[in-house]
Amino acid sequence: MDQISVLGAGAFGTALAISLARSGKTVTLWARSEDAARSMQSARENIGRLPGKPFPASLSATSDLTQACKAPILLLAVPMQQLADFAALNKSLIQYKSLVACCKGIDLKSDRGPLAVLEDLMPDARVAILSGPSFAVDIADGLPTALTLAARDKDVVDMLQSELTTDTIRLYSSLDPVGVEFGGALKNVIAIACGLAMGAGLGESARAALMTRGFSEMQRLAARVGADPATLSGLSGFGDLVLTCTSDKSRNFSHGFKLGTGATVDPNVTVEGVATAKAVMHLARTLDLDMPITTTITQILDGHISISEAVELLLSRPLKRE
Ligand SMILES: NC(=O)C1=CN([C@@H]2O[C@H](COP(=O)(O)OP(=O)(O)OC[C@H]3O[C@@H](n4cnc5c(N)ncnc54)[C@H](O)[C@@H]3O)[C@@H](O)[C@H]2O)C=CC1
Ligand SMILES: O=C(CO)COP(=O)(O)O
Repeated sequence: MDQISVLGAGAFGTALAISLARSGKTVTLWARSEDAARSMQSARENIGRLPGKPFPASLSATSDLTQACKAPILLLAVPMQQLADFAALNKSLIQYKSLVACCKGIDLKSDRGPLAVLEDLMPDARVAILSGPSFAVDIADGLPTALTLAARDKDVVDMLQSELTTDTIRLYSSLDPVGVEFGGALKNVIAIACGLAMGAGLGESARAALMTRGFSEMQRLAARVGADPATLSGLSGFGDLVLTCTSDKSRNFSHGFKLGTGATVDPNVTVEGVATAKAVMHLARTLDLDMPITTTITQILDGHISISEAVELLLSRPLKRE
């Protein structure tokens, strides 16, 4: 199977398409905008989302979804809150394909992760999730990257692992898609928290505390929704938490950082952790789980409390065992 299509021509979809094409696959990158597809085809780069990263010859861009969906493997790289509508709208084109969700987050309408959203809509589809520490620019630059690919079905994950591994992306397989999707989603909330702390000048010790106690929240919630807690210690969990909480290349970290300094944020930037924090709050309430960092971040993002009030709240919690 040498043909793969990537649906969604943002930074991540474009980077994956470049890496796969560079490794010998014939790749179609689908953009919903005709102008964007035409511009990518003629400029041989995605000037809007990933400038300066040239397309290999075997990568073509199109806005024709029917044509893109002829490939047997489809990577879905639209943002999390768009995934359910996108999949429902285009179900007839995608339902009999191997689908790989590439987004990170929890759907606000259903409190479900990307793989579960696809499974709900298409119970018979072969679905997988790709997640882990990787910035689109690093992938496009051909820097070495390790990611986790997860599905419930061993045959599906084995086939996709071999089809999607590239010269620079090393894929580990997992049969715990719930752990992988929750690891990738929850780390973004903690990255916003770390950005806020660093922007507000709370210091690196505070960031380390937020990462560690945030990781504990991630593990608790993931376990309650059926994940193997060990999965959270892997690339799509601990690995991505480290990357996203410590790099200003991360949009989630930068979003928090800007809020921490009092700067304004650009509403057009994809910051998955904002909606995911709200979805996590619904889940935590439903499951009666204590998630103090996520709760506090949601209150700050909603403008209900200031950062100094948040610090006071977190430090005055009853003392407990680690
Ligand atoms: N940028 C990165 O370094 C990484 C991103 N991701 C994940 O990939 C997902 C996508 O992120 P990016 O590509 O970075 O975002 P982006 O903001 O660069 O691009 C999003 C793209 O999705 C398109 N889009 C939005 N709604 C759509 C719809 N209904 N139908 C079709 N296309 C639609 C937009 O036109 C845009 O091209 C996110 O969940 C993110 O967490 C994962 C790993 C790395
Ligand atoms: O998921 C990512 C890195 O693994 C990208 O992080 P941001 O969405 O915060 O930029």
